[in-house]
Amino acid sequence: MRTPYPLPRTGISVDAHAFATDEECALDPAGMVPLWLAGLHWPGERGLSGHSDGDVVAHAAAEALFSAAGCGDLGSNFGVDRPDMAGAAGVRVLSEAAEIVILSGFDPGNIAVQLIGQRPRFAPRREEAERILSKAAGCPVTVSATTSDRLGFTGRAEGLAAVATALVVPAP
Ligand SMILES: Nc1ccn([C@@H]2O[C@H](COP(=O)(O)O)[C@@H](O)[C@H]2O)c(=O)n1
Ligand SMILES: C[C@@]1(CO)OP(=O)(O)OP(=O)(O)OC[C@H]1O
Repeated sequence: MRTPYPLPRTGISVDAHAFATDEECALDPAGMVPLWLAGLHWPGERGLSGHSDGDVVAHAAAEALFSAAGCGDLGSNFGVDRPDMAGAAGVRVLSEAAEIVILSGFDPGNIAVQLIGQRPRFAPRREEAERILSKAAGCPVTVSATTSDRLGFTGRAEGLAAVATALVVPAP
């Protein structure tokens, strides 16, 4: 369905990944699965399970772009059946998502993401994360964080979640 005149379009996404188990960490050459979150490596923090690097912030940002442009979702664009996506970096997922959205006739306007989790403490690295994600997406990406007050799976530190919204505009 088309609007009679071009409108910006909003999108939404939620992503969640469990922290890697002790068994998964034991298999890693470093003895611990590294945490990649919001495009950044977090030394000393336990990583996330997933087919890719499990970067919930980058994934939610990418899928919000797909949602806004009507390009399906993360799974329909980057399925776990794709061997080349095994261990894929979140910034790669986000930059490829932005390319797909542009090819479909939309320009990314902005993306807002909120990380939900007890740790890592995100705020001290917010600007660094926003810089790298904005570069990957080709539009401003802002990231906030909340703990969920120790409630739920994020509160029990079983994993991390992120929710994102995005705005895209029809290319002129
Ligand atoms: N992983 C996190 C979670 C939160 N923050 C910062 O703390 C502030 C207060 O957290 P609440 O759970 O009480 O909302 C929040 O606004 C963030 O600035 C963080 O840095 N990392
Ligand atoms: C990114 C993909 C593909 O490698 O793998 P996961 O790391 O499992 O991440 P998820 O957020 O579940 O999205 C599905 C897949 O598209």
